[in-house]
This record gives sequence, C-alpha cells and structure tokens, in this order.
Amino acid sequence: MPGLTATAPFPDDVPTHPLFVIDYALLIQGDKQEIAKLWKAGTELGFWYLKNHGVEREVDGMFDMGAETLDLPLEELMRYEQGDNGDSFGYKARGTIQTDANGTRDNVEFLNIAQDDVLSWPRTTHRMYPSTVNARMERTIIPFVRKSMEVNLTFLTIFERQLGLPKGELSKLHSMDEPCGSEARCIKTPPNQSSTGVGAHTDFGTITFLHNRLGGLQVMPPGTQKWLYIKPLSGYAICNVGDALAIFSGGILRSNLHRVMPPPGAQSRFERYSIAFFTRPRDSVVLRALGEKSELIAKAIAMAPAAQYETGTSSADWISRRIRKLRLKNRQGPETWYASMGTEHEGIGRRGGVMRAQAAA
Ligand SMILES: O=C(O)CCC(=O)C(=O)O
Ligand SMILES: [Fe+2]
Repeated sequence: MPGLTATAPFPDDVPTHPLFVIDYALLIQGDKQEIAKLWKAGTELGFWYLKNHGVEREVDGMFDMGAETLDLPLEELMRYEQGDNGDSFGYKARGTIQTDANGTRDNVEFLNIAQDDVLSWPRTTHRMYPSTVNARMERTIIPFVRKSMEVNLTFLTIFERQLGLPKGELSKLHSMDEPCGSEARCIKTPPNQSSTGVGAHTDFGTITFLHNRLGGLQVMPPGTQKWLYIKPLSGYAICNVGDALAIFSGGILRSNLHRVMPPPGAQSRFERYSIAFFTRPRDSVVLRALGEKSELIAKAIAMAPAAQYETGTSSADWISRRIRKLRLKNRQGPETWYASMGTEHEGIGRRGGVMRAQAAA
C-alpha cells in the first residue's frame, strides 16, 4: 500500500507532541466528556487524533487513487496544473512553491480534488481531472468526500454549541448553495529528502481531516519556537482547526502552525503519501468573528486589538491570495512568503491564548 510500511516504524527516540485522542463514536452519541476533550483540543493546540471515524476503507482507497494518479507521466499531469493565479484545484507540480522566506523550492507534488466537482459528478463544477481520478470517482472519491464532510460537520456542530452560537450558525456558512473551496488532497514526497516538504503554515479553511502513515508532520506548540513531530497512529486520523474557524470564533479555537518535514529515521527512505480533506466556507463568506451571535466570541473580540478579526476578505479571496503568494513565479521577496502564511495567523494565536487563559482562570 502506498505510504504504508511495516518495516520502518516511527522511531522511538524522536521527540513528538502528544495529542488528545477523540473517539468519534462517543462524539456522535453526545458523550459530554468526549465533547469536553474535543473543546480542550480545539482551543489549546487546535490538533487532535480521531479514532472510530468509520472512513478507514475509503482512506485506503484514496491512498491508492493518489498513487495511481501521481505516478502518471508528468506530461499528462501538467495538463491539470493549478497554475499561478491562485487556483487550488488540480495538480500542483514539484518545485512550484516556496517553503520559507528565502524562497526555497518545495519537493512535493499534490493533487487537489474539489468537493463541488465530486458532488456534481459526472457534471463538472470547477474543472476536469486525470483519468485515474475519474475511474475512482464512484468507488472511492465520492464515498470518501461524503463521509469526510459528515465528520467535519459533526465537529462544526459541536463547536457551534460550545461557542454559544445559535444552532446552524457555523454550518450554514458551509451550505452547498454556492461553490466553496473545500477539497480532497493527496500529497507525495520523494524518498531520501533533507529539506522541508510543506513549509510552515496554518490551514486556510475551517477543519482539516488528515491521514498519515509515515511521520513528517510537525507542529510548533504555542509559546515555543520548537518543531515537534506528530506520530501517525494506525487507523487514527489527525484533525485540526484552520484559519476560517479561528477567525469565526474570535481566536477561541486555534489554528496552529505546522509543516511537513522528511519522515524521521529509517522512514525517510520511503516515499511519503498523505491524504487530507479540507472543509472551507462558501466562497462569498466574509472571514470575520461572529461576535454579534455569541457572547463568548464578543468577549474575545473585545479583548483583541480593534477590528482584528475583520479581515474584509471572502473565503475565496483568502485562499486565492495565499496560494498565489506561495507560487514561486509570483515571488518578489520575503514579503511574498509572509503574505502566503496569512500575516494574521500569529496574532490570532496570541489573542486566542489570552482568551483561553481567561476562560481557564
Ligand atoms: O502531509 C501532511 O501530513 C500535512 C499536509 C498539510 O499540512 C497540508 O496539506 O495542509
Ligand atoms: Fe496543513
């Protein structure tokens, strides 16, 4: 299976960052303790493991689909390249984006499949995909996307309640009556690399549902300047909060910095694949804190510098700007890299920290 190796386990002597393990089966039963744990995970680091999510078989299919597709001849894949205009969907070739402020070239390639194209299949909403994607649409991709949407919607519904928002307030920002940037992704990193795969970033959207077999993902824990690996656990997904949700919540939920480095130890000899599903708001939704809908969020905003969460930017523009600034073709210096990171993310993290400290006191 692509990206899976029993012969090179994650090494014991590499420092890792622990995550809360959330049991999806308990979440959907409304288990209070599990919901409290999810809240702690979402507000402290913004990352957690998820077990019993029921998407295991579809995820295996996605790893196969990703390998089938990213093994196609480059010439074929290039017909689907995302380009330099800030579009996300399609193929992203190796060496097209920067991984740091020096403009270091990336070494990963990936494939992004729009949720909208999957749901409208066989009708095209945004774009066309390679034949290997089409061939697995019904068997693998549609079930994967539908189930992943359901998982992320479960988180949204819980966070909505915990944030004191009216029922449906967050989920309606993701309703399907207009296009959105949500997408499924497969990333492939070649073996024996020494440089960064995916540079430090926060995710653009609401919630990410990620599946790793080899190590490589790292987080920078709040208040530190240190990177720590997240150890992949068999059958467990890794979930995290993105910028949109951090902003909607006035920084109460945390969108944490992370990156992808070469897998540690003996794992580095293997090709690395990962599968992600990104839930993102509808295109026209403006990213701003929902203070008028929740007292808790209003308090968070009151403590933040004025208009801190008024980005004045739609979800579509937010995503497009960040992708555009990542592409090396658009680089004009270190500022381009900082703009790709979302200049706002640092502030969001800090303000969230203040809120959390107050809530705990
Ligand atoms: O490959 C991974 O483990 C994480 C990838 C990631 O952070 C991303 O695509 O946003
Ligand atoms: Fe990410």
